[in-house]
Amino acid sequence: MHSLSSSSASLSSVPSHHPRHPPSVPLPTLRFCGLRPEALFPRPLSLYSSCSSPARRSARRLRSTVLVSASAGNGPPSKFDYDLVIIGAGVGGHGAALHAVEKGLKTAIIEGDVVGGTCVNRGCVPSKALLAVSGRMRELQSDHHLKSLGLQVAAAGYDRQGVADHANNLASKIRSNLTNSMKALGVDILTGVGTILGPQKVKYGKDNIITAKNIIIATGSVPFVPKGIEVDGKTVITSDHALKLEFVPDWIAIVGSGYIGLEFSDVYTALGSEVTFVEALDQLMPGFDPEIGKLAQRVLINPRNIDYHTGVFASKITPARDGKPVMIELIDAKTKEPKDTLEVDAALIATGRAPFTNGLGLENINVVTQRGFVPVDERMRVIDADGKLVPHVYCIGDANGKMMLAHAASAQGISVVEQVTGKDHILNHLSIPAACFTHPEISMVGLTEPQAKEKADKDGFTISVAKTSFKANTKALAENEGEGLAKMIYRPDNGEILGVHIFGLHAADLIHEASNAIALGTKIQDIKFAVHAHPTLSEVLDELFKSAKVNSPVSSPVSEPVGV
Ligand SMILES: Cc1cc2nc3c(=O)[nH]c(=O)nc-3n(C[C@H](O)[C@H](O)[C@H](O)COP(=O)(O)OP(=O)(O)OC[C@H]3O[C@@H](n4cnc5c(N)ncnc54)[C@H](O)[C@@H]3O)c2cc1C
Ligand SMILES: NC(=O)c1ccc[n+]([C@@H]2O[C@H](COP(=O)([O-])OP(=O)(O)OC[C@H]3O[C@@H](n4cnc5c(N)ncnc54)[C@H](O)[C@@H]3O)[C@@H](O)[C@H]2O)c1
Repeated sequence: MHSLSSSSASLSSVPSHHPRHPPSVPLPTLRFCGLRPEALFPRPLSLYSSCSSPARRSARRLRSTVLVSASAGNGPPSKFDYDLVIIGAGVGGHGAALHAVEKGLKTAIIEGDVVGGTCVNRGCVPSKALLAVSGRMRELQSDHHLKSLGLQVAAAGYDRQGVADHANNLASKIRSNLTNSMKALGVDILTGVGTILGPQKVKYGKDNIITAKNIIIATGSVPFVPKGIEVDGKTVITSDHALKLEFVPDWIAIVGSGYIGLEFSDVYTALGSEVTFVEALDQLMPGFDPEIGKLAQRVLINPRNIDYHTGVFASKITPARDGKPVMIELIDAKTKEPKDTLEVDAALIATGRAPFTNGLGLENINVVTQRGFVPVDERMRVIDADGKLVPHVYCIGDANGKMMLAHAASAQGISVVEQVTGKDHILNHLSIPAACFTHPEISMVGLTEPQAKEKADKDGFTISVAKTSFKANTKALAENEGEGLAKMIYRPDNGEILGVHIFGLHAADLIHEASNAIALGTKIQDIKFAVHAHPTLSEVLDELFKSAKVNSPVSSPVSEPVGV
């Protein structure tokens, strides 16, 4: 058991990181086309739990038809091995595969490493397991919070290996749910690195060649490490290493204060580390709405064991060796003049992610990446070096760089499947929510206030801003969690929601009422009449909609006198 003041495990015991893509082993194809696959596989959970829904059951029925006709939908038998081949079995590929079988497509997914990709194995899933621990540690450590609820708890402590196991076990569980959900629906999981050989032809593993009517590239991303930074996987690490929680340093520098930096600062400080942020831009959390960023800094940074350097680049980082600590050389981000040198126990490099397209064979379809990303249009259709669309090839998820989020990757995959099955579909990225799972959480959808102002100036309309505080919400106060703000940027002339930003308890769950409203084109003058249960946190959004001043009438009857 580690108490917070106890020393961390010895650094020398930390094993080095495994290569991302081990040489492909010609494993047998995992194929499952039996009649009742659900009898053999446990019901998948959570994000990947749709296997036994009515829609999925009908997909399974459809699948048996497809095996006979070997073609999409009701068309003639296909001359291709598959209607759809997806390269990369991360969440993007998984989302596309499930939707494809539901639409009756004969589908294969090729994976060169482990099913689940970044999100399941090295991203969302294990990081949220660590954040679940940090949230509880924070509560147990907060005397003030506990006293105000009338609670008394002895000193909190943790077992580092136990915490690490929780993250690892969760990743394994979700990985197997994800694999089983695809197998149960009859998606062929092909093992090996996938390479596009030419139009509608893909190789996987050593020399297995298959043809496909359509191909989706879903090869994801890897940590981006700037030049001059030496990652040893022990004292200078990326999120891939940090998620294993092989040690908890006394003092860690986090380079980059975006999503990864911020979430790990929540984890490390809850587990007793001191954190120093190094951020190239002039403010911390530069991607967030500035007002939310300021509040987040007041709550998530200032009162914690965190200091920071902004406007500086980490130009050189040397791992700890020969008894010397990790050395970080800082230069002014604008002048490039040397600024400072930090000596710390460890450094986490959280400076963004780079698309992964190695070995994909893009040259065989005349595609040149842009800053590593696969160029696509608004329908995720791949664009070649001459600016033309490559027929039948799409790219979704982190590899196209449109929005590096798990659910965005999956939504893009679903959108592509809609298109290849004959329904035009363009995904509105401004309706896709995002969340940072700190304590409390930050969530957002649509434009920030400066972005909305810029758009309003360009397009000639005005914007207004509505705000509500968690301090006025009964449920938040009952939980003693009144620190929070919801903010909406909107058009007062027609009630269009342009952006919503929330900082506070369960912000990540609360954002969906706003993101769904944007996706469905619901106007404020209509949604403000929707009824929210009392007392719930969702009343924060209810208040937000009600406080907006819209000069436009209700667009349709909101409640029908049915059954009264
Ligand atoms: C620490 C961390 C926390 C995160 N937390 C969140 C979060 O809370 N919420 C959220 O929405 N997003 C989160 N993300 C981002 C999210 O993980 C990614 O946006 C998402 O995983 C992208 O999915 P993808 O399918 O595009 O790619 P990936 O998940 O990266 O999957 C790509 C797959 O393709 C395989 N592959 C690559 N090349 C080939 C090839 N040639 N042949 C065969 N297979 C290949 C890879 O092995 C991999 O399995 C987080 C990321 C990190 C790093
Ligand atoms: N909860 C979530 O949804 C979640 C969690 C983690 C990661 N992600 C995804 O993963 C991606 C990567 O996350 P991230 O936090 O690494 O990237 P990010 O783009 O969110 O933040 C990177 C930060 O590093 C700074 N930076 C870059 N180079 C630097 C240098 N040399 N010195 C100092 N600062 C530098 C940038 O200014 C920026 O603020 C994100 O795009 C995000 O979408 C999402």
